[in-house]
Amino acid sequence: MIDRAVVVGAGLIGTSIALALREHGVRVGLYDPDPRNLRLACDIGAGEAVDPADAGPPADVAVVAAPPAVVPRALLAAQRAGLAHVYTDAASVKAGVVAEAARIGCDMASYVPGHPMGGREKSGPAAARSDLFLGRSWVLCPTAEAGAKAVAAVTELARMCGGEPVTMAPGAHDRAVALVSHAPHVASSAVAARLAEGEPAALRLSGQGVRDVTRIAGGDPELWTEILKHNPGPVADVLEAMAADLAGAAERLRAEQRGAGDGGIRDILERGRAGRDRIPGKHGEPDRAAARYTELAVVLPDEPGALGRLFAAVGAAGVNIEDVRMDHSPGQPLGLAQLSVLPEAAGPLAASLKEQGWSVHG
Ligand SMILES: NC(=O)C1=CN([C@@H]2O[C@H](COP(=O)(O)OP(=O)(O)OC[C@H]3O[C@@H](n4cnc5c(N)ncnc54)[C@H](O)[C@@H]3O)[C@@H](O)[C@H]2O)C=CC1
Ligand SMILES: O=C(O)C(=O)Cc1ccc(O)cc1
Repeated sequence: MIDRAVVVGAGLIGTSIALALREHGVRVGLYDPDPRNLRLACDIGAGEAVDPADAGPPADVAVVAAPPAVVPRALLAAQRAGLAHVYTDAASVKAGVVAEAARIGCDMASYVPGHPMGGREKSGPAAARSDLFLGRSWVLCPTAEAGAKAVAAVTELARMCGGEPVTMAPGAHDRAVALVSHAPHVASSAVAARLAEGEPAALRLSGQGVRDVTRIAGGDPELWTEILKHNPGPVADVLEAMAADLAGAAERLRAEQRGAGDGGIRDILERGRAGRDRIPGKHGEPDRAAARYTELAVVLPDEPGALGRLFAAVGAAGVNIEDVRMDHSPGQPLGLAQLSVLPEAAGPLAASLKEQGWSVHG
């Protein structure tokens, strides 16, 4: 049973873990060397600030949710301060972090390396959410020295956050995330980097497709430089294969341009669709985080105060907005506000908004 936890690093991931644990009544202590992040995380209810030098009796588990390069030292400091009986981390790369932790003398019996596969392109506690890990894999990479009780506690922590624990060796983890996370991040950046040179007239045509493909390129370049530096070989392997596909596609299009094409460009499109179909969850299983709520799409005129009027109309209907997302093309006269509400509130809210003159869908 986890009653008390300490989170070291109150950024996006640490604060999200803390918020998820708080929902289970866990008492959470927070530490971050950045006082603004620490204060914000405390203010949004993620836990109470602790001083590692004077933290009292050990908590059940401590999570080091700091950037990969500082994880081994932060872990060692946390262990020396006796913050907890069991330790884990959240770094996106595992082999180098685990090797460095062992090299500098961390206690590997109480440390179970971890990586929650939920995240977003924003940093810091302001972007944290308690449902960030709901339905996501949560990789555990216990070393041979890890104690059974430590593995059980970290497994429980992952489950309490809504994650699905998966055990892997560090090297296998790093190769897997190169394919599904790290190389896709670089590819997204490469697409987005083209946009940096695009004409404003072209960028105005941006729709949801280019937003989907470039969303993760919005991630923090400092954090991602560290992640990629810790996983260079496996990421380069995937990028080289991607580069070969892109070069092949460009060659085929040049042939079309010369009038000598054979429609071979279809090959990458077919293989791309087949690859995408292999992503679990693309066959109709609902996204568990999204499935908590029902979404209503409301047409919104692109004019000052429109969103404020919509929120006031939802307030007048007595409904709480759980989440909101804007689907909108710049320069277009209308956008769509996607309101997430509790399923039982969706019907009455749709009726009330329609009565108040809003165009509601879904
Ligand atoms: N961003 C994402 O979507 C995901 C990130 N991760 C991993 O989680 C970890 C944290 O990433 P984010 O929360 O996104 O970054 P973030 O930038 O939002 O938060 C990192 C926090 O660590 C703090 N920090 C820096 N040095 C520290 C130290 N020596 N001791 C304690 N805290 C320190 C920073 O002040 C900051 O508050 C990273 O290792 C990252 O690889 C894992 C899954 C998803
Ligand atoms: O933004 C998203 O959708 C992500 O999946 C983010 C992410 C970033 C880094 C990780 O190590 C794991 C997940």
